[in-house]
Amino acid sequence: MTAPANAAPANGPRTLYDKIFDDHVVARQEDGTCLLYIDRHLVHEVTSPQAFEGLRMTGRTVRAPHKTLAVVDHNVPTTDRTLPNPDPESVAQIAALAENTREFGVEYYDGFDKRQGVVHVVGPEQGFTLPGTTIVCGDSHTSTHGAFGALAHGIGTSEVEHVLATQTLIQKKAKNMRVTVSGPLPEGVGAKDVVLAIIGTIGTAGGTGYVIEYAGDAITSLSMEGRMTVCNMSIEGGARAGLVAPDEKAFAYLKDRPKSPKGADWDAALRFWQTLRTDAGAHFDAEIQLDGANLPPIVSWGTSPEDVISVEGLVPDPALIADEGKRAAKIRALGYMGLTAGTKITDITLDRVFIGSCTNGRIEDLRQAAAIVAGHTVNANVNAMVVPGSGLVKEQAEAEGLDKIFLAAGFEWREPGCSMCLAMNADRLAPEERCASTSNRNFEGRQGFKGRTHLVSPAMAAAAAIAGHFVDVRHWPKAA
Ligand SMILES: CC(C)[C@H](C(=O)O)[C@@H](O)C(=O)O
Ligand code: SF4
Repeated sequence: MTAPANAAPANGPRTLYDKIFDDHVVARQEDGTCLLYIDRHLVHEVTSPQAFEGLRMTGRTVRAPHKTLAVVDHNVPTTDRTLPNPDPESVAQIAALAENTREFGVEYYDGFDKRQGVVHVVGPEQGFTLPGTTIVCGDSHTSTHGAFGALAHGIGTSEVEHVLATQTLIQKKAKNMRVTVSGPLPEGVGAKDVVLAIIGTIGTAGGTGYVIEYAGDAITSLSMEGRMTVCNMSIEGGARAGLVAPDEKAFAYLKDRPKSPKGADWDAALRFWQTLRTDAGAHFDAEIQLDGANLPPIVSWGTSPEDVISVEGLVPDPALIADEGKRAAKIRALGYMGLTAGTKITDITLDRVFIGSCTNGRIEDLRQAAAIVAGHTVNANVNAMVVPGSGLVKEQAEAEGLDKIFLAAGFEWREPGCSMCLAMNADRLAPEERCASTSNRNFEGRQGFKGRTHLVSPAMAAAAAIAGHFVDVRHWPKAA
């Protein structure tokens, strides 16, 4: 008989997830329910107001303020922030975070701090995200931090309150899944294509009940930015978290970050981090293999991140789907997207292009987009914007002259934040506007009421902005 996934640690070979989970168990009940110690808590303005209010009402404090870091991201305007914010709701939410962090002694990056940005860009950038740690945030894309070999996942607002008060979280152990992607990836194909292809393969429920470890040379050859892109979208594949074993690239990324360990602490940390890998022979409850070497650039065509197809493909015909419920859902998706089955993906024209978000708003994403854009002009029918993931990404991009490339081509160059990833601020699609977006969700209304989102890589979004329709970046600029 095999032990249940939530069993107490065995002496045999363990996965990376098993190791981090076991290391953080404070108490374990017979039914497998555990109390986990939480090393790092990231906080943003949307899911924290009630949690702080809960503390206030019960006279409790934040147990470990120095393990808590707050930043404003979802609601902030990406235009000049010295101007009045016309949205009273976001003004109130931003003011509440400022007040709560002041009252409870939590470090806070406000909209005028250059360290401000999307919470999942900020954590790693500051060295707050470290290998082997447990990291939570009241935000589903907390899985991003798994790129450093951390166990990182989103929690709800009542759990935010629980973590603030106790620095622990009630959890049951998930099952282990390994997704192995072979390489090398072709030129023009990157992390976003990999993760969209994975979700297309396993489906949005494929990872339910699992923590995914990403492996294979296509994964290890990715930069830390690329690994973050992959881990970021684990949640869109239904998984509780996603992680990659930390290696020299992860350590080099973290060296000398403001909150990384220093001196002898760094040396000790490094020795521990080097043990953070799955033991040979460790058991995975599910194994998925993907051939990265033949992967094309991927475009989503529907209203779920599993609705993906090669840029060389055609909009699929839902009439061919045997399952009635699924067929109905995909017919609805095509209707919402205003697409006809059989249309060539490269014939789909765009109104808007959004380059940014915690999926693809990092410096490497902007470099990839800028490399495509350089010397070209945004199509006259397209409104395109670049929103750096943080103030530090923006500063770095400007030091490299990337802003000049984007501005010269006709892109807007904005202040950091979640922006048009979701319609919680002034950046949004008008009804029926069609957008090539580097974000992670294409749900109905995600980027604005009746807005139509196609998920793509930064290179694909940039090329679409120039051409006015999707193009295969493997042949850029010939195909434009
Ligand atoms: C607003 C927040 C709770 C939400 C999330 O949890 O992911 C947002 O970041 C998103 O991407 O939809
Ligand atoms: S950028 Fe998008 S996905 Fe990421 S935290 Fe913000 S709203 Fe969520």
